[in-house]
Formats: sequence, structure tokens, C-alpha cells
Amino acid sequence: MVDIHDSVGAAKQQANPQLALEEAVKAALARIKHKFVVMSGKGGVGKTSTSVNLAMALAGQGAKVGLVDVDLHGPDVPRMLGFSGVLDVDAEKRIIPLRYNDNLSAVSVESLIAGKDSAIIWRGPVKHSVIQQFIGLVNWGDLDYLVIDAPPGTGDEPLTVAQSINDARAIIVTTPQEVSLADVRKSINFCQKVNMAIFGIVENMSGFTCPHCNEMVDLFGVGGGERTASAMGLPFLGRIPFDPRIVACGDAGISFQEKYPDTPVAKAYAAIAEKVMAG
Ligand SMILES: Nc1ncnc2c1ncn2[C@@H]1O[C@H](COP(=O)(O)OP(=O)(O)OP(=O)(O)O)[C@@H](O)[C@H]1O
Repeated sequence: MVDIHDSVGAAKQQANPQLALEEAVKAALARIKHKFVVMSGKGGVGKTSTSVNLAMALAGQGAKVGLVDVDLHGPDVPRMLGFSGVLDVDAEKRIIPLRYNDNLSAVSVESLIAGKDSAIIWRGPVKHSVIQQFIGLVNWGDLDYLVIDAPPGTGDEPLTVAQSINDARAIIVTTPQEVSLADVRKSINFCQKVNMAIFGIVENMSGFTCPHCNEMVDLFGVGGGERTASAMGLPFLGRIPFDPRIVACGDAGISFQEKYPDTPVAKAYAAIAEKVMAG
């Protein structure tokens, strides 16, 4: 198992470990074509579900994808990918990401800690270092896409991403209600302040798809994300309906898109992935 504090490996033996880590981050990023951070102002709106399903959809199209879980206090990526193993290091002391399939690998702090219910209690500088290690010290190889799942809000984690990856683009997830949209405007404001380009807005839990007949029912309302995108002059990437099968798939670590390929939700994820590939 990797001890994150020791995983700097070769870099740690350098005179200036922080500089060595930053160089490792630059070298890793040079081998990754596109970087996206999935964020939101509010918790529980579906960032991780969107990150995981977007990563799966891109990988399903043949792209090489890395998924980084920087939701350090609530890391859910391993559960949603069905991972139970822990991260290990290769002979050069680089972290080997956990492999979902030939095209998709991921790292998460959840896969570093033995007792899965342990709480992470880290201050900003430690979080900054861990996130940089998840980019620079992981043996990602050549990737088409790096998808970064951020925690809710505009704290240390998205700030580290913005500062470390100058060509990262934000995908902001919201639900249709006004209370969530108000927080989206804060995320937009954050991106503007830290000079991070916004790729677009996703409206999750937008209407309800009946699992029996696939009929759509208004649940939390529909269209708020699109209206916000339009009002702020940002691209709207699409609506993902509410579908209880997403919860079941996420909890079981099963791919929704593989299990229910012909549903509105699977088509919505595929359409968002197409926009990502086109953009
Ligand atoms: N479109 C949807 N339909 C039904 N359930 C959904 C949908 N999107 C997400 N969920 C469920 O809502 C819950 C929260 O989703 P998720 O963990 O993706 O949100 P999050 O924004 O990443 O949360 P956090 O604030 O913890 O980071 C999960 O149980 C997930 O399965």
C-alpha cells in the first residue's frame, strides 16, 4: 500500500522536493491532451456520477482516460467504479492507478487508506501536495483525457487544480433548483477569478425518468441550468434526468451505460461525452 507521505519517492531525495514534484506534475501533464475538472458549488448534485460516467463514456469511445478523485474528504470514485483494492507503486516508485478497463484508470485517496471509514483531516498545504502527487507521481502514461472529480465548493482542491493545471477546463454540475443555481454562479465566479476556462454546465437530476416506462416527470424542475448557462454566456452541455438506477449502479460499482444503454440517462452521458470530444 502507498503511504502518501512517502510516495514522493525519487523526488523526495532531491534537494528541493516541492520543485521536483512540480516538475513531475509538468512532465505528467505534458503527456495528457485534455484536462477537465468537474465541480459544483453545492454538494450532492452529481459531480462524481457525472465524472465517472463521462470518463466511462469517453473510454467507451476508445479514448485513454485517467480519473482523479480530488474529493479528499468524501472520495466516492472507487465505490462507483467497483474498486476495492489499494494503490501500489511501481519499481520507479510511481503510483500505479487502479484499472477499470484498458482505457480507464483512476486514483483516489480512498484507495490509499486501509480503514475505509477513516476520516481525512488535512489542511490546505497537505491537500495541495496530495493532489499534485495524484497528477505528477502517478504513472498515467499518455492520456487523451484527465477527468478530475472535485469536492463541492470553491476551496483548496479546485484551487490547487486551477493553479497546477493551467489548461484545465471546468465542467460545472448543477441541479435545476434555484438553491443549486445560486451556488453555480459562485463556481462560475471562482473560475473567472482563477482564470480557469469553463467548458460548460451540466444540469443533473433534470426531470425524472420512470424506470418502468421511461416516461419523463418533472421532479426538481427542468431548465434552470440551461437558463443560467445562457444568462452567463456559457455553453450548456446537457440534461441528465433523475433515474434511481443511477444510485443502484453507483452503489454497486456497475456501469450505468453498459447496463442500461438505451435509456435517456445513458444517451445524455453519451451526448455530453461527444461535446467533450468535439471541444
Ligand atoms: N441523475 C441522477 N439520478 C438519480 N440519482 C442520482 C443522479 N445523479 C446522482 N445521483 C445520486 O445522487 C447521490 C449523489 O451523487 P454524487 O455522489 O454523484 O454527487 P456529488 O455532487 O459528487 O456529491 P458530493 O457532494 O458528495 O461530492 C448519489 O447517490 C448518486 O447515485
